[in-house]
Amino acid sequence: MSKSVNLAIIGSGVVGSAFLRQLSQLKDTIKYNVIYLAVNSRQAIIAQDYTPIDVAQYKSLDTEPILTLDKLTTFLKLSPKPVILVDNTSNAQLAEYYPKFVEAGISIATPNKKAFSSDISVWNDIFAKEAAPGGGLVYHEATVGAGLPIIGPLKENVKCGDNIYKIEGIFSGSLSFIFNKFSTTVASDVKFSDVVAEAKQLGYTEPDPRDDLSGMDVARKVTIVGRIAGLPIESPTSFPVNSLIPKDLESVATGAEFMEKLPLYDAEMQKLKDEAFAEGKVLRFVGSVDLKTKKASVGIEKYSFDHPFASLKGSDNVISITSERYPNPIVIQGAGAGDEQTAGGVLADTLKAAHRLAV
Ligand SMILES: NC(=O)C1=CN([C@@H]2O[C@H](COP(=O)(O)OP(=O)(O)OC[C@H]3O[C@@H](n4cnc5c(N)ncnc54)[C@H](OP(=O)(O)O)[C@@H]3O)[C@@H](O)[C@H]2O)C=CC1
Ligand SMILES: N[C@@H](CC=O)C(=O)O
Ligand code: NA
Repeated sequence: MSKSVNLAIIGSGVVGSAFLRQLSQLKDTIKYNVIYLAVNSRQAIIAQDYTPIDVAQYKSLDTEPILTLDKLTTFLKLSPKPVILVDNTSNAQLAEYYPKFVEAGISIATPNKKAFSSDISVWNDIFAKEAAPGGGLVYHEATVGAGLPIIGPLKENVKCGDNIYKIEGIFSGSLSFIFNKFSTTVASDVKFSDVVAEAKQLGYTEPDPRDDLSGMDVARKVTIVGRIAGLPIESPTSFPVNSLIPKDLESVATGAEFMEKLPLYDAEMQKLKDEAFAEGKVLRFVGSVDLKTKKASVGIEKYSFDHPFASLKGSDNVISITSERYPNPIVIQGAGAGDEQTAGGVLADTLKAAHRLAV
């Protein structure tokens, strides 16, 4: 009989639905049995007696109210097989609960940045619980650069004794897409609010696009890579972050209201773009962490037309890692957002955990 693991999957939005489709088509030597699937923040499909859910048919299966996190932990702890919890949400409460899951022996695979980029005490707690006897495994490749291989190789380099000096680049898929279309080497009157709406429609933004435009999503990624590289960054608000959100829109109640009002600020963004263009430059949104000066920053910068960032395409991220072993930096480039790419990264993490756990 083949080895197997049990999966608890939370969320079936942009990334979650692509993950479920990829999982249902997966061919592997291990069997992946889904025993809990929260289709949204209210409803879940819960396996009776741990009999696997037919993931390919999940849209037509009966749902019931989601379990509280305490009840979910108990349900997963009693599972007859090792459990991997796949969190495909951006929910903060769920993320804060990771240390308890991991302590209970439940492994995690997730693109949710919240747990890894909140207060450093949460980060320390998660990895202390992972290292303790009986702790679950923790994989979060898609929290930086979506499916691009950044977290895994960076962790391995650090473990194997390399000293990281600097990590910098374009960390946001949505802001890359937005600025690659909005600010180019050719004069244009493309509206900022239109490209933001397009990025949202393509599934590149966070559930609330203000998380991207505020610079907070990039700050979270910079926090994560900085911590892996050895700088104990306190939180994503502990260093300078240059927000793109107009002052008057900072306090609007919902993401939808924000999107409605954003066109009012198109003229302001057009002015910024025109000023850069007059200098022979484009606007790009970048993040960096310098391990030598122990400084991190996030914000909008101008780059001359012949700089590689000026010819970026689509939602590409470019992340450059300079270290003792790589004085000429390692450069990783490719789509930094997108349903299939991100889901592929989370599925690859699920497989890595499963191949260590399956019985
Ligand atoms: N989109 C992308 O390209 C990338 C996304 N990511 C990350 O992937 C994660 C998911 O993003 P995305 O799929 O775009 O987001 P979506 O908003 O499309 O999907 C989120 C899903 O999670 C559900 N959900 C939220 N809270 C809970 C909860 N407490 N319990 C159960 N379900 C819940 C939502 O349900 P409801 O509708 O009820 O709220 C929804 O189904 C985020 O953390 C994001 O940062 C990372 C890299 C790239
Ligand atoms: N909203 C994020 C999605 C991936 O993390 C981005 O734009 O990069
Ligand atoms: Na990644």
